[in-house]
Amino acid sequence: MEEQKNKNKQSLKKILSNNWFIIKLSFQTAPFFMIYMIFEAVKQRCLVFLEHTYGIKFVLEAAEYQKPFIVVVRFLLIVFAAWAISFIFSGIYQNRVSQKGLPKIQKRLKELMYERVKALDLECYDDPTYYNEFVLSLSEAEKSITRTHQIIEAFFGGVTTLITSGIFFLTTDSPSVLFVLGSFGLTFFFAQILNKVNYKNRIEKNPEERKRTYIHRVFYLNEYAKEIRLNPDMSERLYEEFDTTNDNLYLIEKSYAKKRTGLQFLVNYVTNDFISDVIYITYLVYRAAIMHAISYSSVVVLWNSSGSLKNSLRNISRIFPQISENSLYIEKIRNFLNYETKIISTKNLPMPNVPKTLEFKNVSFGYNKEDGNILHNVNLIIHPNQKIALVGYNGAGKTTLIKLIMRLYDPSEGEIRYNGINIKDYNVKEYRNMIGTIFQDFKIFAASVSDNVILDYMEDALKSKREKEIRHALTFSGFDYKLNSLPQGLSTELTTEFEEDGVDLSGGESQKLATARAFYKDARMVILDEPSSALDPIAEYQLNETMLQAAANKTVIFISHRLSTTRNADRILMLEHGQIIEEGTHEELLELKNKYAAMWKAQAGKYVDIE
Ligand SMILES: Nc1ncnc2c1ncn2[C@@H]1O[C@H](COP(=O)(O)OP(=O)(O)OP(=O)(O)O)[C@@H](O)[C@H]1O
Repeated sequence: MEEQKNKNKQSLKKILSNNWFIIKLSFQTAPFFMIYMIFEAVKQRCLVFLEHTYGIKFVLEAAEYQKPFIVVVRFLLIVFAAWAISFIFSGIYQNRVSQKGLPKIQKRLKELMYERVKALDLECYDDPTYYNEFVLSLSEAEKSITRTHQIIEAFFGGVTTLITSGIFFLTTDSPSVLFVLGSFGLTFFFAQILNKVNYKNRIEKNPEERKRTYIHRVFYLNEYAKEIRLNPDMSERLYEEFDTTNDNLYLIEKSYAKKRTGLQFLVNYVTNDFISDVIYITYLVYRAAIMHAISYSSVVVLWNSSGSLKNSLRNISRIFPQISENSLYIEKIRNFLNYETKIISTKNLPMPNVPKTLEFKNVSFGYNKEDGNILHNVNLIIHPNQKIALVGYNGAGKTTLIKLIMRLYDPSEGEIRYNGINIKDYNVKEYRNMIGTIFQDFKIFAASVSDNVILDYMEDALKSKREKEIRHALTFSGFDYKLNSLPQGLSTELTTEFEEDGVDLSGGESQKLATARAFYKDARMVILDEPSSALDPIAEYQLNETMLQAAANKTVIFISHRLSTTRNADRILMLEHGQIIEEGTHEELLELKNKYAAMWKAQAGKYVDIE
């Protein structure tokens, strides 16, 4: 907690610079909206002063000095006209300016953040602390903008009232200012403490709320629906988890209850209503009735305008805690935006024009220090156009190895070399572009069939020019049969996220579609992580045949648990506990009569049993 407290301590410079970040972004993105917003705040407060303070004084004095009634009527008509014009401006602001301006700023910040998300190293997703902050900063982005704008409005509105009412107070009864200032100082002090408590409470609740959101998602998301129905014990466990989460949230709230109530009492009553209402009215009546220092008209006007002055001071007093709290969230957004990608190119070398050898030189790798290394001292040479199969039991490190080839992570020790050069020295984008990868957990996007193959933004005209290549890729991956049955062919929208009549593909169909991406991308190296796990045996056989044909001039690395699909590979690498324990052709490995042979026997036995 102490650590959290220190983390929450920010210098004034930091607070201002964080808030300034959003203010600057807002002015740069929608300057007219921002200026209009300030104009609205100032205009509103001027009119309130005109009616509620100056107006009452005018009417009371007119009665006191027996001015003609028409003078009062004329004044009221002017006030009415001013409000009418003001409403026209407010209407324009609300219906035209604000509706365009605010979303524009929100969109700009989200765009900046999405750009960063793309550059985020995968290890950030593995680190729960970073992931927590990352989720919080994304969810806080829009709220931070709204909060900053509310603060700007409160500031300009407050200052306007302060100037207008302040002058009025000083010229009518200057000691009155002390009451208002006393209330201001105390409210400022306690409100700051209250805001810190509220922030701490939110941070503490964050992990529990994340759990609750996860459970909520599991119960409504399509992708969990089958599992939940088929595994009632799992839903029971989730119910229990849900109960515990709710209990924990209740306990957190409870632990803050006394402190919060006490502070709210101080902020909302003692420092405000009690001082400025109870004590101040007694003072005014004393000044008028006993000391005859001010008239009863002044008592009424001062009393009335003390309300608006008190409110503006209260709002101003809340600005500092508000910008401090806002700064804590903006700080997370800025940290996230300033995240320095670790997977970068050291020398930015261009890729060679022709396929070259890929080599692992004493490569070790671990996702984190606690779990230790997953890959241990791997040495491996893959020659151009070789077909390499990676096999091994679950958790052996096969996917991890291909993530290193893709440069999604860098080795903890050793080097991966392409053409004898450390892959870190190549331009990252160009290097990754050389490889077409389909992971086990590929995703089908809510987009058309062709967009799902291209995976790039492309004008419709260019897309139709590429139609032949797209169809080719889909034929190679065995999706052509399904494509022919789709009413709108390549333009068919997939998933029902955006289109009500979007098509949901089966697991095998999705896998074929995803595999087409690798065929479409003119990649020099194709990496397939279990490309046939969801396919039926005939589709699997066809995919293997076509893959070998289509990728004759490419290096192919594929992971498969079905050894029947890997037997034609030029080389099979068997991994166990992060090490290559056997290596050779299918026949050579059978000869060895070791782990691969045992695995093959076990699988072949199954086929025989089935037959
Ligand atoms: N992001 C991650 N953070 C921490 N550990 C991870 C991460 N991804 C994988 N691991 C761990 O690394 C080990 C190797 O995982 P990997 O996915 O490489 O195995 P695999 O051989 O591909 O397994 P499978 O055949 O089940 O797909 C496993 O113990 C896994 O729990």
